[in-house]
Amino acid sequence: MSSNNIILTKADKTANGTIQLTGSKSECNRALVIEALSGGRVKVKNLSDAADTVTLAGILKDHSPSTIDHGQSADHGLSTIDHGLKTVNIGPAGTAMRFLTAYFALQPGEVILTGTERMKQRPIGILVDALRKLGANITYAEKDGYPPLQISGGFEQQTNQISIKGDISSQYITALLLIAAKLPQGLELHIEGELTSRPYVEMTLAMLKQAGIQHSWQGNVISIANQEFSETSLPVEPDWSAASYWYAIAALADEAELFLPGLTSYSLQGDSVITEIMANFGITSQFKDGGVYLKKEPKPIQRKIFDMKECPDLAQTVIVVCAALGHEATFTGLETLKIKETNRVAALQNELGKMGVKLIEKGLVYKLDCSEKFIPERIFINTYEDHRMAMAFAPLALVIPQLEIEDARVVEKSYPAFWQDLEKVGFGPLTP
Ligand SMILES: O=C(O)C1=C[C@@H](OP(=O)(O)O)[C@@H](O)[C@H](O)C1
Ligand SMILES: C=C(OP(=O)(O)O)C(=O)O
Repeated sequence: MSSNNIILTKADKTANGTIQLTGSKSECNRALVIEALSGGRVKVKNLSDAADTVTLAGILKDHSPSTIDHGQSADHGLSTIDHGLKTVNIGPAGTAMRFLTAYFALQPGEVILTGTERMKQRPIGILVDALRKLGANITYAEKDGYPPLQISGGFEQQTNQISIKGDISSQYITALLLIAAKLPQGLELHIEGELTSRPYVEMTLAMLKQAGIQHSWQGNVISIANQEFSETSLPVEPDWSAASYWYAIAALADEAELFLPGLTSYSLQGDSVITEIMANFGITSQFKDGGVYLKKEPKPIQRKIFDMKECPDLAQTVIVVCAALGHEATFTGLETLKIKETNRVAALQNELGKMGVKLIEKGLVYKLDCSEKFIPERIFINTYEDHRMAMAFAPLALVIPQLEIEDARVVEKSYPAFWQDLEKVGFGPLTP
């Protein structure tokens, strides 16, 4: 047993309290890139302490045309010089990898952009091809189609017409949209095929609009002309993906009353759909006093099909809740899970297997089979360097007497205070 693991127990099956969540990492990471591109005209408000955001803020501070200081700790320490070339390491942050690829393509100077071993397995060829078509100078430092990338920034724009596949990751599209207004000819982006994670593209466009950048979106074409950012601030909402773990806790508790300040019924984050999903599990969401009150009002679960295509980061949360409740639902829209922090489908299958639950893949449809489900006295959950594996399985402490979770620090990627927040509502002991 490693000292980085955490043992979770919950003496009673209640969850009551107020939890102040950190800012949305998706909103922050967009806001930071917008701020840097705007030359400081746009200012971010309420920066998240998610490690992915802290890393990105540090890198942009070092590589921004203007001086931006968020007072973040300088321990990002992620830029090193190797053979006269600057290497920028973004760790496990997918959005930072994709957004910075476009950002560095635009900025003068040469960098190697890299990340964790897992990041080197997460595809980026679709974005690199699109940027190369625009005129960018990007080469693969190791394997074609994957980080690390060698980027020679600053280019003469060859075209404003780009076609891009929409079904692998919306982050490629966001990366291009973020730099579009700075391109001399602007950008006309043709999205080919289905668009996955659509709310994240909507979030990008909404935030650009707040920063003064207009767009049009007709059919599958998004256009942004060359234009200036306005002088304004971008406030960041608390993170709805983080809120999902509190909904899961409420769903597995016998009694729950939780208040999450700062979350409102109108959100740029698609993951706010967790309120609708969890209504099926008897969790009511009442928006008042500048936040949301969750309350458990038990009722039979009716919904049998969940499509996660627009909210992939909620998939683990919802699947674990269904498994714990023995609710044999069907899931679609899980395709992109295989290229995230880990292969999340395989990780779920392994860990749910420890309580006899199967997640059966049948083409694009996944069926949860709880026919052999059992509740062990004790369970050890592997987390595969994936923050969402740790946080999605943590609520199981309400049904399994001793839950040990591998590598507690993994949550820092998006929600560093997760374990302390659990302690506030009576989970314990939090050390092995
Ligand atoms: O743009 C974003 O902020 C994100 C988009 C989604 O990725 P995909 O578009 O790759 O599904 C999501 O899973 C990720 O956590 C954050
Ligand atoms: C997929 C995620 O992040 P990213 O792609 O930014 O690494 C996530 O936070 O679940």
